Amino acid sequence: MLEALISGKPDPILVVDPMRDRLLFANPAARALFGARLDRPGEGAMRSLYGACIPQLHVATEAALEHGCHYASDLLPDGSETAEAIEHQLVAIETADGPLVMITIASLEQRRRRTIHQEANDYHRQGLEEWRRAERFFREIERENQLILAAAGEGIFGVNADGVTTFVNPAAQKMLGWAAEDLVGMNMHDMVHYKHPDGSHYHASDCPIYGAFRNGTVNTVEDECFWRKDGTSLRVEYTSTPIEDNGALVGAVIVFRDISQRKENEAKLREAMAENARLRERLEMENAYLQEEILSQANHYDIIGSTAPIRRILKQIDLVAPTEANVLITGESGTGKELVARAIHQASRRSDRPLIRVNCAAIPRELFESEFFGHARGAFTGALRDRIGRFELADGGTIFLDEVGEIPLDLQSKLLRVLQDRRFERLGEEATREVDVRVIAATNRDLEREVSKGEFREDLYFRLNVFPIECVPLRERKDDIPVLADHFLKIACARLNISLPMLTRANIADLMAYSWPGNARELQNLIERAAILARNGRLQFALSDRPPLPERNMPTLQPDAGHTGILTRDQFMVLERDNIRRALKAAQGRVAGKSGAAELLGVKPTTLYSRIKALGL
Ligand SMILES: Nc1ncnc2c1ncn2[C@@H]1O[C@H](COP(=O)(O)OP(=O)(O)OP(=O)(O)O)[C@@H](O)[C@H]1O
Repeated sequence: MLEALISGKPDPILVVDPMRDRLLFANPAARALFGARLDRPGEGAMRSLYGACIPQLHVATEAALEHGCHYASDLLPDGSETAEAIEHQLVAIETADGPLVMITIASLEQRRRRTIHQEANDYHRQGLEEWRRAERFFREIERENQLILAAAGEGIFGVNADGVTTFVNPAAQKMLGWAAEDLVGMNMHDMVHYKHPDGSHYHASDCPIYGAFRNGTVNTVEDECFWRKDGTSLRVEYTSTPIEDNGALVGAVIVFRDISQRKENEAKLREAMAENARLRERLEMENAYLQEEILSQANHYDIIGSTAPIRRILKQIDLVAPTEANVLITGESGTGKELVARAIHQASRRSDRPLIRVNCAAIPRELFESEFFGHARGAFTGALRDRIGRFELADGGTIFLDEVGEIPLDLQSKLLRVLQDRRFERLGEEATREVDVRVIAATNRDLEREVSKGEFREDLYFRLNVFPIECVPLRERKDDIPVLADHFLKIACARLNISLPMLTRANIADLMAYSWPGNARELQNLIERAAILARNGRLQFALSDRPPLPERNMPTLQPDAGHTGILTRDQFMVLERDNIRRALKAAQGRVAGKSGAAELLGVKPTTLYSRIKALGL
């Protein structure tokens, strides 16, 4: 086994039995060194090989046996031809038959060369390993770069200094519909950037992408288009950055992004903002208009008119509204009683709470109590659930009892109680409830007379009539007719969305000549009808078939006692119209000629014609 181990070694090796001075084995290298001298094995063999330096051999052997290993450089085999420095290594080997010594003869020069060779080998091997590691490292970086480029949402192009595509990432391929193999090797501008958005030719010489490697500048463009494979365009923003290599411009990298959606959203946003601005402007205008309206109406609570009765009513509203006093408004139907009630509520501290109107004339007798105070479920047949009454509903606000004279006598006492104690019970319920309600009542009846006839409770009448307001009929304040007519006309046209017809002097004269038994409501209805029927912006009132103006309301030249005797311009026109009408009637419609209307009136026919025209007859 030892033999096998040493035979392949390059250095000469001898195995000797030092006790017996016998050479036991020599490897081929030793044979080459010692030649035929080895053919004399047996005792004294070492003496024949190292006769000249036996003492040194003994010392070295002793040292090896003592320490296990020893190096000797003073041994030289007999007849050794080599002048090279050699070294002997002696290693003690313990065997069952006693110790052996293995002597390795090494040429120091050869060993040195071998070591250098070995080191060079090692170095080479290590270098190779390093190189492989570096290669692996760069391959990894390359792979990661590829992953990053593939994952990037932006499109990325690489072009060389000729503008030829050298690289294109998947996002760019997807956005443009081209495969990498279609684009790589092709001129990028010619493939995807050859036209402006309007379809005109885009010269490569103007291309900012190429500018990057022509001038070495980073070019960013916010809105251009790239063209897809299918010929459609894509709005893009891009940056073209030059690539330098050792100071030379070798190409550019282009990063682009699809901004079609963003531009669309921006356009929508702009549109929405414009719409918003339009709406805001409109609202501001409406608001300004409303403010104007409010301001112009503020002093008279939507109550139109400037005659003394109207001015008195406005003053009364101003006086009573801030108080908690109950108010009784009297006046014919349509004179504006409800309008006054609403004005009082609006001007009161209760205005942020509701105004609850109860039309007492419209409630069936048997339902009065339930309507006013509410009922509990099962209180009467048909009372399937609890119901809140008008008084509870008006809690904190105002209740407007319209046509209060219609309340049945037996219920008047209950009404009186709630006015006195602010307490009531729901129909069919024991529990007493409390309310805080201001009462405004209205009637077109003469309540005082009803009281005297015993048909209205006196105590209730006094409770309601704390502050009386009287709405005067329209025929007694005719000067309000023109403004009222104008007001109603504007309201009707705005509500019906029709153009505003002209209210002529003749129209006004017609309106003034009428007695208005239905008061402002009748005027409002008539104006609305006429506005609908107006032709070519002209209003016509069919008042001729109406009851004639009572004599007492006709403006006369002989005024009643107390009258100033002065006619207003409108009154005068009414008279003139009436006079001309009568003359025409007497002349059977003829203006000129003998016994014509002009002659009857004592004016020239031409004058009469112009008056007829001016008065709209
Ligand atoms: N002075 C006025 N200014 C503006 N509008 C008025 C005026 N007077 C009455 N009106 C209008 O005439 C219509 C009738 O008025 P309102 O309902 O207030 O009368 P009323 O006396 O309560 O009638 P009724 O007794 O029949 O209930 C309403 O549309 C009201 O706005």
